Amino acid sequence: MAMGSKKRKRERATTHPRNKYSDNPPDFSLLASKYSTFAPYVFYSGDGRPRIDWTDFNATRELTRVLLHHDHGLNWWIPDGQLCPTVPNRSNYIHWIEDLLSSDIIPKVQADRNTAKGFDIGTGTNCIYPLLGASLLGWKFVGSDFTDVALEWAEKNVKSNPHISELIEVRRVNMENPASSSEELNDEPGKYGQCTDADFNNGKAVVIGPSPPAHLQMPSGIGKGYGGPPILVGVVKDGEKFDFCMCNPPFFETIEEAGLNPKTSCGGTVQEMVCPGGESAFITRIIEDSVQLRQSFRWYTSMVGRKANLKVLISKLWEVGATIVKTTEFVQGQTCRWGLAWSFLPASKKILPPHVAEKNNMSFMLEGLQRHQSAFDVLQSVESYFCNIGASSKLDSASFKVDVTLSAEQCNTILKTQTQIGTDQDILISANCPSDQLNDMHLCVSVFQQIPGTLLVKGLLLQKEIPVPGVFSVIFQQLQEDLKSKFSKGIR
Ligand SMILES: C[S@@+](CC[C@H](N)C(=O)[O-])C[C@H]1O[C@@H](n2cnc3c(N)ncnc32)[C@H](O)[C@@H]1O
Repeated sequence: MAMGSKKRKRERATTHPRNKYSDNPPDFSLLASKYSTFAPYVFYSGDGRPRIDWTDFNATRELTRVLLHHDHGLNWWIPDGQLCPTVPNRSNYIHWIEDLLSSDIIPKVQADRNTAKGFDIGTGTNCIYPLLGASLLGWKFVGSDFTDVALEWAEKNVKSNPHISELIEVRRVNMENPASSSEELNDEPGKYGQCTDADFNNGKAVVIGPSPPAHLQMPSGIGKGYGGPPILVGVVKDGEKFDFCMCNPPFFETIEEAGLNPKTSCGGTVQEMVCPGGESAFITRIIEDSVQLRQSFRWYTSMVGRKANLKVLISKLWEVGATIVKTTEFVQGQTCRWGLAWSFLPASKKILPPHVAEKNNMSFMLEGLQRHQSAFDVLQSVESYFCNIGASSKLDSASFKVDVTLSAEQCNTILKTQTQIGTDQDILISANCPSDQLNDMHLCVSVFQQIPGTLLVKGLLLQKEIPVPGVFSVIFQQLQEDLKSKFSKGIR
């Protein structure tokens, strides 16, 4: 088995149920026995489990190659250093889109087509989403990119798979047509700032020219600075219709911010990982383009790397008149990403706003950690926070979580000491509850690395029956206050 059983259990809980790997994670021994090129990368640790060195790019690339071949019948390769996708993780996004397409929240696929058609923004050298979508579900795709290396290799990857090559078009984004952010800007391409080819290819795109007028600028400081190649407007052809677009955007503003995860090596060049303004600028531009293209796509979707950006982008979507906004969460190891989807089609179902439903999971970002403070220190603080109020609290270092059991009396103590409620979480109760209405409560708190210095802390109520509405929210918010006072001094 490739992973520890606890870690596997947690990933399984967050892996899409139709994902091939949700019940059968990759079996390195089996793959090594079938693929002699993979065998040299597999070694056996003290507990007898087969492993690979995740910090070795050649090992992760060979794993992706053999998984795509063994499980999906695909031939695939990428040059050294290019972003190497993990197949189980990328499959989750495909299955989430499959759910969106089959849901009846908005009208189903247009009657004139029986094959779904998607647009993969930034398909990369790996062309992973079109390859998976076409081979798993028979979807048609346009995969766009602007770098020569991405276009050349995406094309090679498509041609190496003749059984699906008819389904996939690799489309060059024309760099001479700089992106514009609104109809007004679109009237005069480049009027309010453009980026030169050379600048962008160095990963240092600079916006030149005057800034757009205030009414065209994004609120909350997001979206500023994207001066890169066009994304949808100018790339989608007149009259083209798609069921969805998807995007794994360049998440970072600088290569330093991208950092290098010392535990894995998945490659990734500046052009793949970085864009001016980071992911918020990139996705904001997709939102702006969607306002222009509106019903040319049934669903617009993108991956989002930071929860703080997700919140701002959701507000933006309501502001621009999206009829539906949906989110999901993708977890892989210690990495947590979100899926954001929206549409301008009239909703065929009434959707309750999320705060109407009782929450059984909550999360917050813990920012501003010092170099010497690790995720493990935060977990120890969580454990001692609950121990100090007499709860049973157990740190599980293998899966980076703390399991907590609080008695009814302890829940009540927390409620009594509650001083302040109602930040950005939905708090449903504000008063102290009589003890006889409370039950024991079981919850688990996990932490995930976001970027250096920032962690995501998640709480999950482990029982189906929620003892008293809102108690969990209050308890989790108190934990948030406690951790922020210890680790995020000066950041509120
Ligand atoms: C993070 S990589 C994602 C690659 C691949 N889709 C994956 O999931 O591994 C982002 C890709 O977007 C491309 N890109 C950046 N700006 C773009 C734009 N305006 N239009 C199309 N592709 C773009 C980059 O060249 C890069 O290949």
